[in-house]
Amino acid sequence: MERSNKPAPISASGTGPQPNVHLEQGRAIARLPSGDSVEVLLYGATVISWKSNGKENIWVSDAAKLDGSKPVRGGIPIVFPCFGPPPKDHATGKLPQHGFGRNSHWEYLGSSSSESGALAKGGDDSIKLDFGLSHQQLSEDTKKAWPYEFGLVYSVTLAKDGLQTMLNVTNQGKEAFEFQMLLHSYWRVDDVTRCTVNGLGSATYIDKVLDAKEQQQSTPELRITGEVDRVYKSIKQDITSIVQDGKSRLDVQRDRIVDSVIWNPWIEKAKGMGDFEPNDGYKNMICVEVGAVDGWQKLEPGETFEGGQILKSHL
Ligand SMILES: O=P(O)(O)OC[C@H]1O[C@@H](O)[C@H](O)[C@@H](O)[C@@H]1O
Repeated sequence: MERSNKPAPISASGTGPQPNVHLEQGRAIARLPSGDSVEVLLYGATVISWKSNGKENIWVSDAAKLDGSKPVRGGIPIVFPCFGPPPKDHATGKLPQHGFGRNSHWEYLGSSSSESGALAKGGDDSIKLDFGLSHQQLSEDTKKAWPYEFGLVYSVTLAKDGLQTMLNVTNQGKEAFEFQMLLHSYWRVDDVTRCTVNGLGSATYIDKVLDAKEQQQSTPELRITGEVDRVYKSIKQDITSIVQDGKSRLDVQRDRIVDSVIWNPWIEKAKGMGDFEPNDGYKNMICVEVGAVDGWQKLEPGETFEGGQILKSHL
């Protein structure tokens, strides 16, 4: 029997508010029904904002260039295929510090409700944005400096309970290559002097502030009271946390990678960087970077590497 005021059908799923993605000013912006959001600049596939409960997790310098003229000072720049100044006698030797990942134009490959990855529950709980970069997209000069046929896919998954950023590297060529990778994440804190970085265990680290001497972490907590530039190797614990005033602020979980760099430029180095503003911005940031930077990862033709981070904010 036909009724004039027939009730609307109830569908099993997908009727509630959905995550949405839009592209604007060279960036992809995704938002969950909860209001949590993430913003990724196509230049460098740099995450420049991640808000949970309306609050920003990420530090970006007030003087950061977002126009593609230089790597972003802040956010999560992607370091690939070399970390720091490359050794002159290595195949990456002609590349700039931290390689070309952070200053190349990546392609937006699209979004999906995540069906894989640690944060993925499918449906409207999470959304995954994919970005791609390959040999063909590089400038002629960069292709000459590092002539390998590689393919990168960077996946950024925003979920109610966190953010996951994963880098997938494939050797698409006929020759093996070696690389390093690092997600150079700048985290926003109220006051770095009230923070500790926990979970580095008794790992060994190269202290770049102390003539690159190898040291061993002797305390369970690292307190930031001056310039810090340390490369921790093969950390046993999966999670490194930023703790502020004794309360967890952010948990950084390494996923399939075991190294981390902890960096804060402090007063003089911050003043020396033209794109670091305000000058005392070093008080409001700490870099906890995850990567594979101890030695080199080798990929034979057709092989793939994947590594990244799962982030849980306590804001
Ligand atoms: O100024 P850049 O190239 O962005 O590098 C910033 C810092 O990046 C860190 O990862 C390095 O350990 C530091 O040595 C370096 O100073």
